[in-house]
Amino acid sequence: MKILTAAEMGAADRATADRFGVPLRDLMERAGASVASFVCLRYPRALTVCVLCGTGNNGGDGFVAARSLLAAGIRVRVVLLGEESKLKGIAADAFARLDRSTIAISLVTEDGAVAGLRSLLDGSDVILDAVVGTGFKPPLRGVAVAVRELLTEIRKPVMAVDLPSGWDADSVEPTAEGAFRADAVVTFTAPKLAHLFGHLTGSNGFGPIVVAPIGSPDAAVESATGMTWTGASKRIFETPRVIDSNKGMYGHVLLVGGAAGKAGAPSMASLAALRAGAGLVTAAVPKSILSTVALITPELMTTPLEEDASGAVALMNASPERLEKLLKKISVIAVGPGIGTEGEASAFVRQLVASTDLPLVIDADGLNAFKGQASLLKDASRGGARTIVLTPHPGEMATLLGMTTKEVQAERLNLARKFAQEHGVTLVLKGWRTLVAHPNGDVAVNTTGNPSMAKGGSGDILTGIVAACLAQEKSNVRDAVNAAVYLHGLAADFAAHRMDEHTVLATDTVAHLSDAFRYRTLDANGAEWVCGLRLG
Ligand SMILES: NC(=O)C1=CN([C@@H]2O[C@H](COP(=O)(O)OP(=O)(O)OC[C@H]3O[C@@H](n4cnc5c(N)ncnc54)[C@H](O)[C@@H]3O)[C@@H](O)[C@H]2O)[C@@H](O)CC1
Ligand SMILES: [K+]
Repeated sequence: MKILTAAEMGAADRATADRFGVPLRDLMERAGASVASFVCLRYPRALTVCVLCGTGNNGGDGFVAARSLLAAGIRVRVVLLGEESKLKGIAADAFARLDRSTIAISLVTEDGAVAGLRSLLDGSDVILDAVVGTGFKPPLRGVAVAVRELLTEIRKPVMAVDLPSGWDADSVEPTAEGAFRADAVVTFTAPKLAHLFGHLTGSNGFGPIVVAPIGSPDAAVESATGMTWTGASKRIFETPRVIDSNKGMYGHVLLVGGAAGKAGAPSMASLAALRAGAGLVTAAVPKSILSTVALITPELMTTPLEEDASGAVALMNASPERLEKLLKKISVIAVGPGIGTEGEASAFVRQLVASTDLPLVIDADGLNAFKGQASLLKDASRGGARTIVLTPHPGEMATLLGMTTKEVQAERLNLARKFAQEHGVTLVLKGWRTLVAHPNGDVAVNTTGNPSMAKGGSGDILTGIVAACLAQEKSNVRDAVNAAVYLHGLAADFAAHRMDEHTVLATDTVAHLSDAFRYRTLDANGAEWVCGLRLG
């Protein structure tokens, strides 16, 4: 699924009309109808809906939604914010088609009249925000501002048509000054940048954002930015496994990590790799912690590594003879969890990365081993010909780049893209809206995950899931990594839903991976839930 800018969305609408012969009026009809369908799905007990409409085409969608809601047996009130004379084209036509004998219409053209809307809004079960959408550039002006303020005092669900009014569709910021509040959003054809980057819905940001198809063919939708959504990749894990499956078909993950006293990280990563579907998982860890790591689950195989004097993985483990033995029949290596930077650990990591052609996932102190030496990763990836996936959090990314974490955060999208392209790697930059930057410059934005994941072990779990997904989908690195990131956050969303977000452990996320694999993003109306947990 492509993510569009506002200009690309306008171009897609025009191409749909000009090249594919679907009139804009039909698109508006389907947009309004899909909003009404979503209201009925999400708020099945709603008896009265108030539709706040602007004078542009976003308002036009609101008029159509009002008509569709009425047809579904719902009492509808329409409020036009602005002069009727400003309505043009298909929006004016949609307004003219409202039957005033069945739909009460209020016109609000000055701030003084806004207070009078309070009782109308209070008396509605759902409020639709169709004031402005993708055609809008901040700031909001006029009565819309007063209505936005009034809505902060009204305790009724607000559903945004296309975009909460006041957001710039092209924003990649998590918050926006001066936008309408929203509990849910229905957008059309494709998400715009703000839908995936913004904290658009609800006080905790977990309300649904759904994308409804309204008849634009894929060929009319073009994105120059190469931005996509991780959730679309999850489909690769939705087809049942072949009936005569054997474990060899799903790969063998070698998890390399740990140090004396650091058994937890490699244990958790190994557990996650097993749970995420790898056929076999072996943990290669310093021998003094081997029996502890093995206890995480009996399905895990283990192999001992020699330790140096500090208890870290010794460099001698990367000798050609030892590596040949260690890597026999392995399909994916994940290196880093718990490995530390003491003693010979970092030298071992660098030697391992340089000495094999196997797909690699590098995390945590595995990444720190390349501090100031990121060019070694470029050599190892051979321009993207070999699969190397890095999973830094912003602090590890900062170390790799020799920058501060703040500098990384301020430019995360561009930095991730540039690093992946220049080094020929797949870069998973973690955080609010984790980014998966691919070697060709495409970037997938992740929309799952929640603050319960801000706890030790989360990163180790992700490493295991990424390795397992790669082991199962060796020839489809892009989808495998996108899907892994999406599934990890989704499992945490299920965990946080069933538990209190404070109490969720990283291993609870592993326990909810089944829910994540079984989850489907399409709802009964055919709308794609790009954000929000669709339950039931
Ligand atoms: N273009 C199309 O073919 C389709 C458009 N659709 C709808 O049309 C919307 C885009 O329509 P438009 O391009 O007409 O733009 P919008 O309706 O998003 O915005 C209205 C215009 O008026 C201005 N405006 C209005 N009130 C304002 C206020 N209070 N303060 C500041 N500016 C204000 C905005 O800047 C913008 O130029 C989409 O969000 C979507 O809802 C859908 O009907 C599907 C088809
Ligand atoms: K809107």
